Amino acid sequence: MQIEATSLGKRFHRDWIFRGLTHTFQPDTATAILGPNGSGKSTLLNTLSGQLLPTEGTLTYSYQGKSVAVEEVPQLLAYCAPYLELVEELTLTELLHFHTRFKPLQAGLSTEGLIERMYLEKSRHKLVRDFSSGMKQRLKLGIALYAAAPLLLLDEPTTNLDRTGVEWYREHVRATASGRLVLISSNVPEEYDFCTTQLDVTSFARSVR
Ligand SMILES: Nc1ncnc2c1ncn2[C@@H]1O[C@H](COP(=O)(O)OP(=O)(O)OP(=O)(O)O)[C@@H](O)[C@H]1O
Repeated sequence: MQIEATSLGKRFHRDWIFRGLTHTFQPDTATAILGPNGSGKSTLLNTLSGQLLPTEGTLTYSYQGKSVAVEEVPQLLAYCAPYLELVEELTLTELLHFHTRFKPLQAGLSTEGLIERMYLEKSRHKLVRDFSSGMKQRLKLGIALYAAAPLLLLDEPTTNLDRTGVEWYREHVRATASGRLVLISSNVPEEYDFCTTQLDVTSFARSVR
């Protein structure tokens, strides 16, 4: 998957969050989107993925040499973010069966295999609402990292993870990044230190109205 942004700008009300961003996100690369709290990292991630409309500029998408319409991007992306919610009324097994009906896992990986990779075997039949916050985060990451999706978006991926969880993330993000376009919004180097490119959202900030 490739995303080409040209003179991209996003404004909320009178405030430009970023402006004049021209950058090509190449296939099979990982980019860290950096900046302090409130600088616009999540806004940029959501704009690049077509979930927010840019105020100005253009975005073009392509996958395997063919152009992709913005409406088709959701089928090609996997997303993990603190503001995305899980269906908490389901057990882990039920949730994975439900979720993978519209967002399949990578070829050869079963829902049971994913449960093992997430080390959540003992919680197979537990309601997701009874998971700890770290278990929920590991689940959100697992279904994004192991989705059959060429675009992987991770917003603050180690939120709520303890040291073991962070090491788990680091191992599995590296294992699943190859061949995809990976974008990580972060302030924590251990979340993105494997990324080949860094983009500081504040370098595209504009206070002009
Ligand atoms: N829907 C919205 N309407 C108005 N303003 C918004 C909206 N979404 C975000 N903002 C504003 O845009 C700015 C950037 O927010 P954003 O969440 O993108 O920052 P961030 O860098 O991801 O922050 P953090 O590191 O705290 O998660 C903030 O000032 C925020 O209040």
